[in-house]
Amino acid sequence: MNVHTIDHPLVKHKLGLLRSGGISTKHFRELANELATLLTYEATQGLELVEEPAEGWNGTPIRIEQIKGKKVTIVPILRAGLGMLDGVTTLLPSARISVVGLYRNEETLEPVPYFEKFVQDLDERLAIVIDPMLATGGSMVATLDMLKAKGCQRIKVIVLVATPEGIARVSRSHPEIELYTAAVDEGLDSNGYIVPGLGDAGDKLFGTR
Ligand SMILES: O=P(O)(O)OC[C@H]1O[C@H](OP(=O)(O)OP(=O)(O)O)[C@H](O)[C@@H]1O
Ligand SMILES: O=c1cc[nH]c(=O)[nH]1
Ligand SMILES: [Mg+2]
Repeated sequence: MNVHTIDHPLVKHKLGLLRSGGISTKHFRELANELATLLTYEATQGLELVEEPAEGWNGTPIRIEQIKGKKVTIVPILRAGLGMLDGVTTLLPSARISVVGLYRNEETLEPVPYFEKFVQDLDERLAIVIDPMLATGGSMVATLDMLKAKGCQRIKVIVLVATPEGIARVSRSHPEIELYTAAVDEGLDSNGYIVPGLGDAGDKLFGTR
């Protein structure tokens, strides 16, 4: 798997603030969305363009470049992925949204699926999966399995923090995936939380701590 760790100063600065203990829900939400926008800019770097005819400001015919084809579906993994959605749609305001609901069983750390709703024509779209945390990788592998079962062929993943363990697990099952992350952290603690990490991103975004 190709891992793009975005080391832009704005990303590092905002991620540093996001890690701070005692951060408010409001600030966590703002920073998660701002980071999502910055990572989306990087993840969309390779999108294919086509030239189209248009009329310029003075009525002259001109050629403009536009993103090609059926474009993109954004795939937030519930709940925490919703905390990045506004940040992604800031740059991709017309993208269709597919939703996957998964939670991690706190004992086994395995993902438990509870919802899915995909847009049409998945085989013609680039899917951008969003979730703040790639911990054991179980939730991401389950999501990628679901997308591929529906015919999706092109998938990118944006997370805020990843672990070496999670990257290894996704790489084993889905080696062709392009992953964009603000950081690759040290690893997992004995409860499966990322260290240094962010804590429970879903709880912080939804105020359920
Ligand atoms: O890589 P994994 O070990 O699978 O862990 C990562 C998953 O855990 C978190 O979700 P959680 O299960 O806490 O659900 P929530 O978003 O509803 O809080 C996170 O948002 C990921 O989806
Ligand atoms: O550190 C972690 C691991 C899984 N899910 C989270 O929200 N945080
Ligand atoms: Mg959670």
